[in-house]
Amino acid sequence: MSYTYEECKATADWLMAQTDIRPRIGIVCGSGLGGLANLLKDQVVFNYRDIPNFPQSTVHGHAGRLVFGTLKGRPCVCMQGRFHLYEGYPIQKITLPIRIFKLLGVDTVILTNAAGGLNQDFKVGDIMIMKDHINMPGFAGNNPLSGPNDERFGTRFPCMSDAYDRELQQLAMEVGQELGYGDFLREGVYCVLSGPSFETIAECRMLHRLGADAVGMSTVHEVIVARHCGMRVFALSLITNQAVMDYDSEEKANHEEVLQTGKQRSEQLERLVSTLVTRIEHNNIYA
Ligand SMILES: O=P(O)(O)O[C@H]1O[C@H](CO)[C@@H](O)[C@H]1O
Ligand SMILES: Nc1nc2[nH]cnc2c(=O)[nH]1
Repeated sequence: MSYTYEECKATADWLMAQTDIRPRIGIVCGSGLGGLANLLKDQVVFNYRDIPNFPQSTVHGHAGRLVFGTLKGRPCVCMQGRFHLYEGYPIQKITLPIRIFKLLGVDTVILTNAAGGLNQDFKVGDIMIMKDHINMPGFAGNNPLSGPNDERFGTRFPCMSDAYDRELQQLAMEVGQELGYGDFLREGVYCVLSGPSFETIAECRMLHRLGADAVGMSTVHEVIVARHCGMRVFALSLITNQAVMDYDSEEKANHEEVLQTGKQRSEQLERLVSTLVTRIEHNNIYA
């Protein structure tokens, strides 16, 4: 099921009728990383269940609230909870909020996620700046842009070689160094799978050989839709667990560990994002 431009606009107009905040930055919080939304001042909060056309959050660690407010003076909108393919939603429904962001006036999207580390140099607690992605469900025909294309959102065949804004990656690296995060700040390639089962050992080995540094079940669909409609994208993965690559290992991936690592690193991740938001303003990267 696909949403028409008019349906997306109706949801955006409904939201804009209830708040004067006109966000230029849209933030999506990953598993256990919803604390970012609490940094917003002068909040106007909507439960997803009250927003026309919105799906509901079903995953522990995703609160299901859309929070408008200001972050260091910048008007922002923040998804405290995202949607995943494994929740059973059509891929176009998962990414609906990104188009709503666009129609609200957002031009820069910042996404966070929890991910398993495939790169053997990565440690649990590392923050990885996403420089690229591998869209595994897309290889099997599951792309959020499948179906009729509405040119009011974007072109039929959008380019993805520039999906992740290089200036923002550079800026985030600088901000991270200044904050003293150099020891746990990385960059790399994120691979999305549909989940909800975690990977087998053979799958982790394969993904690593294919060039992925981290694996998760989100973000990429949102990035594709954001780029399709011309928004700038910056994304971070928190490495919440090491992917199991060795048959002698006793490690077992589990969602509790994912949420636990999120708690341990949330303060630094929040500071990195909020400082980045301030620098976007200072550097006047905005059009
Ligand atoms: O990508 P986010 O939403 O951070 O969540 C990640 O954490 C969950 C698994 O623990 C999966 O949903 C995976 O995608
Ligand atoms: N697919 C996947 N998603 C995750 N989210 C957090 N950790 C993981 C992981 O190891 N694999």
